[in-house]
Amino acid sequence: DPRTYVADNCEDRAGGDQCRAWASEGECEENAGFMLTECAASCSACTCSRPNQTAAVEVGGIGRMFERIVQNYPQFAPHVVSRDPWVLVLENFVSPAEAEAFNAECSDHWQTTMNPGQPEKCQPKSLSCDHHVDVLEQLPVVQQVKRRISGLTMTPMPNLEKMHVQRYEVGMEFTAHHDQVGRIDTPEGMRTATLVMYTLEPEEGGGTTFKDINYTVEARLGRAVLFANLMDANVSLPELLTHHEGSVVQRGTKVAVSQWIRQYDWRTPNNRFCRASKEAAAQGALRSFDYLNDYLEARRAAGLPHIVPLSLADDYGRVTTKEATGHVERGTALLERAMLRESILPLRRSPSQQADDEEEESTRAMLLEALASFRVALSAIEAFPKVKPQYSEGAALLALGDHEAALPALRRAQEVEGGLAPLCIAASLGHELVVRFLLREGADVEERARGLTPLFYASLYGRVDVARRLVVAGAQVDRVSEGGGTPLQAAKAQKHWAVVQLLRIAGALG
Ligand SMILES: O=C(O)CCC(=O)C(=O)O
Ligand SMILES: [Fe+2]
Repeated sequence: DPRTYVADNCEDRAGGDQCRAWASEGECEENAGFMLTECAASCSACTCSRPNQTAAVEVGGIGRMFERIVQNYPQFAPHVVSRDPWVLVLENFVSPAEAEAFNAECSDHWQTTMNPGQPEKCQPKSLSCDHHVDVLEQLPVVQQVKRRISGLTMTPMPNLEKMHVQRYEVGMEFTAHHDQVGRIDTPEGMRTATLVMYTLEPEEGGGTTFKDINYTVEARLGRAVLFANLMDANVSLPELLTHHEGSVVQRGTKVAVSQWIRQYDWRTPNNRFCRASKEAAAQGALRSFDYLNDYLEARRAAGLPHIVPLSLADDYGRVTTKEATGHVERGTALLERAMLRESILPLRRSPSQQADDEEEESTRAMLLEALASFRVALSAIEAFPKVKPQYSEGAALLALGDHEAALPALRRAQEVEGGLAPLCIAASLGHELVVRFLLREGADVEERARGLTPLFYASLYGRVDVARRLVVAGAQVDRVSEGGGTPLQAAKAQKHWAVVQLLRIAGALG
């Protein structure tokens, strides 16, 4: 039952008897901060229920909500940027006095934040007022703006999350992401829409860019942009075409206030430190990528034009690779190029112009394959925490199957001190085709990377086809790697039995 969510390992950390006693004395309410984490079970904080059973929007409700705003709010001069997906700009949504109230209230409370998935060393960041958010929420002026949003979207007040205020100085940005962090199986459900208001206008740059619809909302004082986070045709899926980014501020300072809106009451479970919701959000971490298949299916089922959410690749690249340096952009660019090469990009066509089903099907299959390979490449890159950007480029090319381009890229990488031999990278990643290609190009079958042979890598990662290829090419099965033992030992340790068998047949001892 999605209305009740039970947390795993939820217990009375402070001890059952003690917790029950405190709970019976009303401490769960009196001393919630301590009790709801230390005596979660006795305070019934392990089971979170949905206090309000009515979803803010049903199927078709997203479109109806936006159309109603366009009709009923001429005072905000609504400008429809896009209907698929829904993106709507509203002028003078916050008054200059309200805007100033946000800025002034946060003025002593700015804290550095990092972009999603980006480590300290990566510069791009903004300043947020998050740790001051509870005080902010209580301000009459903030309540007033929230009520306006509640009325505008016809969403109950408790469904509105706490407001998120962010300041961007020159050079700062909010990199590509999707706002859908919710899950359908939590009490608060998914995020239906986001409203971003600009309370301080930069002199240049800093707009909110929606790449998939090729549109930037300039950050004008008082202006707001409202966009859908759920698919109108299937409100249990995110609207993947609203990936967006807060573009780099070129001159001046920008302050943006985000209001994320939920399907159900967010405030109650959140005030109760609803552990289950947090848990689901933490492990759930369903990324936009995880919905791609279902999203494309749902578009097809709803008779919508076949459009691929390309900026999802930026998002995915950033949140998964721990070292968000140039290689992510490079990987994304490569992915896009590969898609272009396969004619996957020019998809924004009217239904009548659309290719026939068969062609569309194969286009889609190719895209998914390209994206899947990209994903494989990224996880492979992640598997080498110390891998340098140069290798990532090569790895991405390998994964994309661009063997011709991969070779020079990998050779370049190898020139860098401590470079990994291309054959070792390909062997680790299990790219049998690339291994064949490299061997044909004269790669040394024993060339080591970090003291380990290509066959050792293939064995370690259980790449049986690659291992077979290397053995056929003359790799010595019993070569001892520096500090790593033999390929057979590696395969055994990792329980890659098919590789173990292959190596034994090839004469490996042990
Ligand atoms: O600052 C912006 O333009 C966008 C902010 C945003 O995307 C967010 O807060 O989720
Ligand atoms: Fe956002």
